[in-house]
Amino acid sequence: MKNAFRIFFYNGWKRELLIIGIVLLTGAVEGVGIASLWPIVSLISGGPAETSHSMGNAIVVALDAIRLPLTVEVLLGVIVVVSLLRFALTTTATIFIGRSVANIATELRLRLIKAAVRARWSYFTTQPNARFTTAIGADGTRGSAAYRASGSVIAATAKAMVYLCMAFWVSWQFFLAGIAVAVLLWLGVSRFMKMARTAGRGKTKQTLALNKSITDALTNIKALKAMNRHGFILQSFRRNIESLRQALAAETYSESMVRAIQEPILIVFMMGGIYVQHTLFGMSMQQILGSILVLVGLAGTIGDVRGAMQRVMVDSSAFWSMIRLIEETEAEAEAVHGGSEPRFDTGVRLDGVSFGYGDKPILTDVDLAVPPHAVTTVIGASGAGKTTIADVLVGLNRPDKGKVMVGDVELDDIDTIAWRRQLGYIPQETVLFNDTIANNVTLNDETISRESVVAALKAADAWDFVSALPGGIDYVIGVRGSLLSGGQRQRLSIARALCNNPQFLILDEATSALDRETAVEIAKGIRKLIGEKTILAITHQPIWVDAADRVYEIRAGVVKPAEAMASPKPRSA
Ligand SMILES: Nc1ncnc2c1ncn2[C@@H]1O[C@H](COP(=O)(O)OP(=O)(O)OP(=O)(O)O)[C@@H](O)[C@H]1O
Repeated sequence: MKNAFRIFFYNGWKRELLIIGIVLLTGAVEGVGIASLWPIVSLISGGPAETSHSMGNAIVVALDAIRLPLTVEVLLGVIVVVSLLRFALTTTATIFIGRSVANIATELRLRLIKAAVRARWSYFTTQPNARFTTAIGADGTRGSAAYRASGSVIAATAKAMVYLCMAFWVSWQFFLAGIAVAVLLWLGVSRFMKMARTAGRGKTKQTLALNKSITDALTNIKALKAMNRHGFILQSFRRNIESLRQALAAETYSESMVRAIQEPILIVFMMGGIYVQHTLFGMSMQQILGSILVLVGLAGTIGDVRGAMQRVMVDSSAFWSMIRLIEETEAEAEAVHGGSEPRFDTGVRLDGVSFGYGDKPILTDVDLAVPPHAVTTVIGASGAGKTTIADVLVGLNRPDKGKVMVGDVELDDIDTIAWRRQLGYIPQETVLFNDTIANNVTLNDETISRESVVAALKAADAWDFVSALPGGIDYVIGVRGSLLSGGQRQRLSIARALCNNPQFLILDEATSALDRETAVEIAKGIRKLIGEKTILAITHQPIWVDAADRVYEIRAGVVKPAEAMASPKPRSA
């Protein structure tokens, strides 16, 4: 119950309280309908409208006060009006609940997407993508189902309270009988409730595990197929799917049992109630009928509470899993510093920068200057820390010690958004979308014209192959660009970095997948841009040493001008 409250009021309380108010009113209106039955039964059996029953008499008094005649027709009319009113109230509550359910699903998804966009980059290096896709997809849908079920739990509980009040109005013995029905129904299904909760948790865990495996497998499908290793993956899928099957079976079983168990309990109580009222208390059939109606209504609403509670048990783990991920991702928000505009007049520098991943030092006291309008190249062995230098310059990693200077201003004092808008960054791994060439180059930035796309493709030496494709820049390049060659993908990545006319261009092994001639052409093309741009190339390739105005080498975390290192200059290819 506490869980249902926490979920229902998670996003606010105003609309939620209104819904509960409407449900309480619906219960009261239902009570008027039930109370009207007493005088009707009395009139039909030839007696007066006034009954020995206080609930029935309340209707008689109310009708008298508004000067309506106490006839069967009027009383039947009251019941019709009451059910219309009940219909109107139920519809209103349903509309409110529907809107709240849609709102919560949308708000949580948007909150997660916003948090993910704002999170610092290093957070994603430890997070499987499937955590986000599962949260946005399955958990979002199940979370909103949990919210809806929580609303039903609270609404049905409120209605059960109204019925208990009615039971008390009938008699205190009857009230106690009502409580006994509630307790029995509660206890009768508690085992299945626990089963529902375990099944729900299993479903949440296994859905995520399955999504993780399938995402990883599909990302690596080429290598898996080429070496015939997909058999192992199938095995692990089978285990996940079997666990998911067991969770789903337990969920369905518990759901059916929660429903089924109500009926025998209710029948036993109704029959027992009729017997006790008739034989021990000598109540008339009219009184017995009225009491039974209240009891049936009470048992029905308690059944509704348990049914909805069962759904909360099944789906709440998905709701809380999504909330946990949102809060965790929000806590990882990237610190956005400063408001100064970046200026490149005196280039970009690392001043005494040290950086490590955890306890592992990567850069030690690094001084490195990237002068304006020149090509600076950083070379070094694999794993030496070249990409780490680029990540520190971009601000994806913050130095543990020392400063990143953009012109004369520290990077921490510069508007991060403005800084990154000035960057053209070609990462080592080309990441392309299953979309058109144009959208891959512009990254869906509609302010970039088609002419600029073509110009960027030409500068990246990609226009020849793009113009030969069906549809040209509107050609869809397949999943992760799989319809293109590795070198073609790399050239699109270069065009992407060039198309928004960046001031500072960072190339991280940008031409590693290209043949020497093409790479040389691109290096020459990029050198032509130095009149307007500052360029940093990180590479194993000697062509970038040849194209550079300044070369640094990194070794064991220490960065020095290449000629100062006691190693031979890399041989030109
Ligand atoms: N996110 C990370 N968390 C922990 N360690 C990392 C992370 N990224 C890189 N490393 C480690 O930091 C070291 C430097 O990595 P970096 O990518 O900067 O090397 P690199 O010189 O660019 O190598 P390569 O030429 O092979 O691309 C490596 O030992 C790598 O294992």
